Amino acid sequence: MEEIASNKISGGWQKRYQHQSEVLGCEMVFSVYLPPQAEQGAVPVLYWLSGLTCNDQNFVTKAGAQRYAAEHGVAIVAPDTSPRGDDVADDEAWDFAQGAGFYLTATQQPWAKHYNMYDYIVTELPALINAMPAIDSSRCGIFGHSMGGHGALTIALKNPDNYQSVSAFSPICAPMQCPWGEKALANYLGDDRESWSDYDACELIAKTEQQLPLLVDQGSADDFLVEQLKPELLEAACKDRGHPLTLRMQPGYDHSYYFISSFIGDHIKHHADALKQL
Ligand SMILES: N[C@@H](CCC(=O)N[C@@H](CS)C(=O)NCC(=O)O)C(=O)O
Repeated sequence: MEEIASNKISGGWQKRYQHQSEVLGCEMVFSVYLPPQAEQGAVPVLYWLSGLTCNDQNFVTKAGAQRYAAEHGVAIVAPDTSPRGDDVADDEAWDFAQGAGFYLTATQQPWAKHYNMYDYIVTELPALINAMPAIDSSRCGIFGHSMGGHGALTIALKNPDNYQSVSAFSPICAPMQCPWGEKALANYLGDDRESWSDYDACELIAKTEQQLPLLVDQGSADDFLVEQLKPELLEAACKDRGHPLTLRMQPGYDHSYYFISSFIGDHIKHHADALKQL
């Protein structure tokens, strides 16, 4: 793993690394913010999963998260959203393939060779991060936006022992019931819809035993709200199971990082408060 950038911000360091990923079979780049407290001892770590078309830089440059991470003394890891490179299968569409890995393990060709973002986020990347002396691997949260909100919710629901806090901005709440999700799941996993349910937050809520409280923010003026995101389905699934959910509809906000930067401080506090108690 090679450090390719390091910039001081809010008293800490915004770093960027490049490495050869075993599970993705390609070279990957990710970013890590280390708050000033990391110089004194190990700090909790949050994983941020971005949405369609993003790499690690959208969050790092637009969310304004560093000042809140510095305030609360948490590190934030921002990975890319798919495997990358000329050898990796791709598609012309902006909502599928490179930039749109959907945080799953593809089973269908040609995608199965490289598209294994689930294992990258849950296993390979944490192994690299936890080897850093600045990181307290026992205190870990996960959050994300849109496709990354779907990733954060599904990964946390499936791995409650690995993540002690979770939140999402404008998540794709029910990928089995929206065009972005149906396209990705059919291509990556094939026609058997039963296999899709392992990557659908609403389906997972119905099965999970441990009830990690969910914080979700959603802009009311988000162009993708009605057709793609469907927070009402997550609300219904949580209500059915008595799963704790704080769903905040934020009037006038759209799908962009202007929205995320407006509430990122609340999310980082939500995670820091949960992780401090451990
Ligand atoms: N036209 C947009 C549509 C996709 C979109 O809104 N992507 C969201 C995630 S689903 C995003 O974070 N885009 C990158 C950015 O705003 O920096 C784009 O190409 O970025």
